Amino acid sequence: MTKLSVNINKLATLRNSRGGNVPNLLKSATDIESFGAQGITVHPRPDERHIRYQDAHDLKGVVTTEYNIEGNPIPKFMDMVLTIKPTQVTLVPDAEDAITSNAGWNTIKHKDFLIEVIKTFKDYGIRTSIFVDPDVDMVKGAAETGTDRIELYTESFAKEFSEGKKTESIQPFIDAAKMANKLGLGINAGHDLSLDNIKFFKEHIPNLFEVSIGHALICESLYLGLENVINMYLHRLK
Ligand SMILES: CC(=O)[C@@H](O)[C@H](O)COP(=O)(O)O
Ligand SMILES: NCC(=O)COP(=O)(O)O
Repeated sequence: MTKLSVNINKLATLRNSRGGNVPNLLKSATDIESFGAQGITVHPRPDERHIRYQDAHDLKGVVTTEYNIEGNPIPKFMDMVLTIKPTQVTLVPDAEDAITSNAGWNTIKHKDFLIEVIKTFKDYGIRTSIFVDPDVDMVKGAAETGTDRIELYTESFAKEFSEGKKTESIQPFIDAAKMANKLGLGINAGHDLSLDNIKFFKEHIPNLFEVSIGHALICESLYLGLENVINMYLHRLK
């Protein structure tokens, strides 16, 4: 079975747009867990445009499933994660001004830095994962850092899949996953996974431990919930 960790960044975006506390992130996380999700993911960014550092702290008190915090291990981020001690930290090499994550680590170039960061988190008992492109050499490099897992960056898969290039879309991920399995790395995946592509991805990736899904899942939830909510308003307006 592959675990579903729901990324709630988008709920924070919606909350921040009005300045209040609707939707309430803590309640949403609890509800998402009660609906069956096996994890909650957040990806606080330095400008705190969606998840704030304080949210990440507060969520620790309510998340009862797997708590995964993603981000670039700059000192402020590392201090936060070491204080919170989530189940898992996922290291993502974001530029400060990136709209969203747009690349995996170069695990060869940044090997020494990653070894040090991974050791620090593991000494605190936090499981580690490194965000990587579906590239066999990057997977090999990740294994040399001592990380527990990798997270395969699935944007290229999602894009090609949506263009109908199914075989091309999945092949690099199969190769990367086979290498990860051979080297004893756990495999997570995320970015632009959706109801359209998740089944195909899951069926082709051996030993997929966990997927984290946010953007599409929240958009799909809005859309699939619209009919229900409109009818509830109409009912109250009779
Ligand atoms: C690592 C990854 O792919 C996700 O965490 C994604 O970057 C979500 O971040 P945003 O919600 O800021 O787009
Ligand atoms: N790690 C990926 C993630 O948390 C969610 O990415 P997305 O579904 O918002 O693209």
